[in-house]
Amino acid sequence: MINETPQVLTIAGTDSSGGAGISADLKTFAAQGVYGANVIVSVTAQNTIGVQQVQMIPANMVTNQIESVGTDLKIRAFKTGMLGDAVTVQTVADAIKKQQFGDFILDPVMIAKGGARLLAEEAIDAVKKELLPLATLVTPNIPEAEVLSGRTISTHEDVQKVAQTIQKLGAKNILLKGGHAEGQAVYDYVLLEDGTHFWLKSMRVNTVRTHGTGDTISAAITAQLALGKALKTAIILAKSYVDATIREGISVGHGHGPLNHLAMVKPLNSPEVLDDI
Ligand SMILES: Nc1ncnc2c1ncn2[C@@H]1O[C@H](COP(=O)(O)OP(=O)(O)OP(=O)(O)O)[C@@H](O)[C@H]1O
Ligand SMILES: Cc1ncc(COP(=O)(O)O)c(N)n1
Repeated sequence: MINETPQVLTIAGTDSSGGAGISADLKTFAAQGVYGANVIVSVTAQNTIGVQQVQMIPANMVTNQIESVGTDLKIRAFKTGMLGDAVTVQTVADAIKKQQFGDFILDPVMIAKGGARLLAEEAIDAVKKELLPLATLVTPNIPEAEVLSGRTISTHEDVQKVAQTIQKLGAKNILLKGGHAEGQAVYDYVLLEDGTHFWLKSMRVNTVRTHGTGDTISAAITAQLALGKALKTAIILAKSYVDATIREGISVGHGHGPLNHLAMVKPLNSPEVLDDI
């Protein structure tokens, strides 16, 4: 008898160039040593330069994919990525409530690196009302956190206030990613359910090859939770991994190139964990 393999699920969109969305999630799951299932809610014609077309998958097909996974696999943790529109957000919320998929990591993907909209404006309320309260952890980048909270971010104090505002909307734990800020260091901020917080500080890699970083860190957290790690540990390990995937970059495409999902995590990649900055 072999022990049951840890299984996780991503519910997201595809990226034809293989760098973001479902592709990034599945590569991350494999690199982290868990088995990944995938429910596709949208297909994008996309490359490292931009998004050329988006085709949403019909709601009943999204529901059926989730039910197919749920009736057979033992999902220990799952994440959502690009959800596209309000109907899909509602469909996913209704379907996951009927399942026991374990911890839910909500990556509230809104705009692609190249500027394309990946979540309709009218779907933002549905994300806030239907998905935020279900999530174990929500992982907005700075622009997404501003949209969710209705506040702007320019200082580290703003980051903390915005995370508190998002927590008041019903999110239990928040990882506010700092990749979009400026400076030689990148600061990610974590606010936990029990009110404690910490910062993850790492040196910024001077590169445009950052396509799919958000997908990758949320997928790595999902994998680590499925492997039994506590949330704080899972976030720190995932941050070390995404840092390695950027630092040991590969050369693909002409724009925001994809990450090296086979990068090995070295002690150098560990972020500094700070109570305050
Ligand atoms: N140039 C960089 N050097 C080092 N770390 C980075 C860099 N850019 C992003 N990161 C890290 O990658 C993770 C994702 O951050 P980011 O704020 O870019 O999310 P995102 O915008 O959702 O990503 P994406 O939209 O590319 O999927 C964070 O942990 C962040 O600190
Ligand atoms: C299908 C899909 N999902 C997510 C992203 C976000 O990734 P990025 O912000 O790096 O473009 C994307 N571009 N495409």
